[in-house]
This record gives sequence, C-alpha cells and structure tokens, in this order.
Amino acid sequence: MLSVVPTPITVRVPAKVNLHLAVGDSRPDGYHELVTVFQALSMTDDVTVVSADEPGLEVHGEGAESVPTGPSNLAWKAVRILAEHAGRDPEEPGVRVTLHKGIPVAGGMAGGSADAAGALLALNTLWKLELPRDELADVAGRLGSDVPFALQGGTALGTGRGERLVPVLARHTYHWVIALDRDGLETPAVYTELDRLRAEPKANQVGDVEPVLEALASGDPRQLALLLGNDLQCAAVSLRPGLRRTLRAGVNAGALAGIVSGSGPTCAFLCTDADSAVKVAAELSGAGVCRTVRVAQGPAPGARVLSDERADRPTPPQVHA
Ligand SMILES: C[C@](O)(CO)[C@H](O)COP(=O)(O)OP(=O)(O)OC[C@H]1O[C@@H](n2ccc(N)nc2=O)[C@H](O)[C@@H]1O
Ligand SMILES: Nc1ncnc2c1ncn2[C@@H]1O[C@H](COP(=O)(O)OP(=O)(O)OP(=O)(O)O)[C@@H](O)[C@H]1O
Repeated sequence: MLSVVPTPITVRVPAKVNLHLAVGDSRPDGYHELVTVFQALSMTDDVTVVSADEPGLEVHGEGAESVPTGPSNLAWKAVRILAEHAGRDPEEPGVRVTLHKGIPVAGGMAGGSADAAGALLALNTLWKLELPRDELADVAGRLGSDVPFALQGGTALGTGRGERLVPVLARHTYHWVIALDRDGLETPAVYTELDRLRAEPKANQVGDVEPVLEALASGDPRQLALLLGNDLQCAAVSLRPGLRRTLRAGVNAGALAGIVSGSGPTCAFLCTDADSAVKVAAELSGAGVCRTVRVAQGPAPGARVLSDERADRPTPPQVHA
C-alpha cells in the first residue's frame, strides 16, 4: 500500500527596525502607548510546518541554542492560539514546526515575533483555513505587539501597543548595516529602564512622526538619516553602555546615521547606497565593537509562503568582527 508523505509548508519572515519609536506613558495593562515607524529588512527566518502524529518544535541557525523549544516558544504559542481559533484541539495540534533562524535572538529585531507570524501564515495554508490577512493580524496582535508587523512587512506606521498598522509609502530601497552585539537585551527590562530614566528630568524624547513620513515619501536617505529616533535608545545604552561606542564607530565608518534597533542591543546604520553599506560594514567589523556585522535592505516583504523551488535559505552577507 502507498503511504502519503505529508507536504511541508515554509514561510519566510522578515526582521524589523524601528525608524521612529516614540514611547508614551505606561498604560494600566503595563504596555506603553507607541507611535512607531517599522521597516522590514532582508534578514529573515524560515518557519516550516508539517502534519505529524508526534507534535514538536526544533530550532536551527544562529543563536538556536538560546531559543526555547517548549511551550514558551512564540511560534508554538502561535500554533496553539490558531488551533483554538480554528476549533482544533490546541493540546493535539498534529504539527511539527522547524525554525531556521537568520534574525538575531533577543536583538530588538523581533525575531520571535517573526516566527509567530510565520507559524500563523504557514498553518493557515497547511490547514486550509483561508483566514483573511486582517483576521490573522488580529490573532497576531494577541501573541505580541510586533507580530502583526512581521505578517505585513514593508514600511508601516504602528500605534497602540504597536499592533495597529497603516502602510507607509517608502519610495526607495534603503541600505542598512546591522551590528549584532554579543548578548541580547530583554524587552521588558528596557521599557522598565526607560520608565526609571524618565522619573528624572532630561530624558530625551523623539520628535513628531510626520517629517519621518515625508522623508520616506521623498526617498532621500540623507533626509531620513537626520530624522531617525528611538526613545528606547537611552534605556538600551544605559543598560549596555558599550553601545555608545558602537554607534560612534558606525558613523565614523561612513554611515549617514546610526540607531539602536527597537529595544536593542542591535544597532542599525543607514547608508547612502549599497556600495557605501559594504564599505561601512567592512570598516565597522574591523573596529572590534560588536560580534558580527551584516548588510541588509529595506523595505522587505512581510510573511510569505515559499514555493518548493525557492525554499533554499539565502546565505546572509556577513563580516565577522
Ligand atoms: C521594542 C519593540 O520591538 C518596538 O517595536 C516592541 O515594542 C516590543 O514588542 P514585543 O517584543 O512584541 O513586545 P510584547 O511581547 O508585546 O511585550 C513584551 C513586554 O514589552 C513591554 N512593552 C511592549 C510593547 C509596548 N508597547 N509597551 C511595553 O511596555 C511590556 O513590558 C511587555 O510585557
Ligand atoms: N521563536 C523564537 N525565536 C527567538 N526567541 C524566542 C522565540 N520564542 C521565544 N523566544 C524567547 O524570547 C526572547 C526574545 O527573543 P526575540 O528574538 O524575539 O527578541 P527581540 O528581537 O529583542 O524581540 P522584540 O524586538 O520583538 O522585542 C528570547 O530571549 C527567547 O528566549
């Protein structure tokens, strides 16, 4: 008798950088009100799901050893929440999940959120649920503030906790150099540090978002570079003072501007063009201020199903420091 081999579904999901991150007051539910501009980058994770009697999750790639494989993994939480949403038994979802990490773990680039978004889209396909994107986005928002953006990709304005999104016109490909630190930072600790710093006078606040949206529409990276801002940067630098040196080194290497990505400790440097990004990456990797340097482009697409022939992992361009 012929046995049918289950067909896996692979979804590719992007990392993000916040071009603008204005953090408001903390709310009664413990979250902070945000106005942020996300941009998806060409650094990606792949999430593969396949029907299996023995459910479970495995993780490969950079930093895999520090990613939990049990119920606390955000991709596994996505499996359970979507099973429940679809009227399936969340305790017996009948799937195996494989993550191939290309996004740094605990780096402020929303790697776990990307995996959760990838699992939602992959299971929507595997289980033939045909949930529309806005319904998936609602489920995504319950998993984490950054998860809806990982589904959507591109460039977007985020409000609320960061989960309410409107696409933004970005008329250009932006060239980034990404400096990865040796250890991660925990997101809640960075928000708590910001609250602590704000109890004292003189904590910095980023300006209005409108000029950032205008710069993106103009497509001029020099204009955008002047406007990059992140309220969490002072908190990340306070917890990891060495980031000051990294930010300086990127600009000295020729970047237009540098910023801590989200809650850090990854730093993102905006460059004039692709050639400049390669030069900045080479010089920064020689400066000894970070673990690894990569180049990336944005905006990149959101979560998308790969057909079989495109499922090979791209080799990320990186320079070891
Ligand atoms: C720093 C950013 O990456 C910027 O996009 C996000 O705000 C973080 O998003 P995330 O990792 O998806 O965060 P969540 O999983 O939703 O929340 C983790 C923790 O971060 C803090 N948090 C997160 C989002 C937000 N708007 N306010 C917060 O204070 C809270 O302590 C929360 O318990
Ligand atoms: N699928 C996952 N991939 C990576 N980390 C995960 C995952 N699931 C749970 N985690 C845990 O979540 C923590 C944060 O990891 P993640 O890579 O999402 O951080 P981050 O990029 O700083 O997040 P964000 O930018 O959304 O705040 C890690 O320390 C890890 O233990």
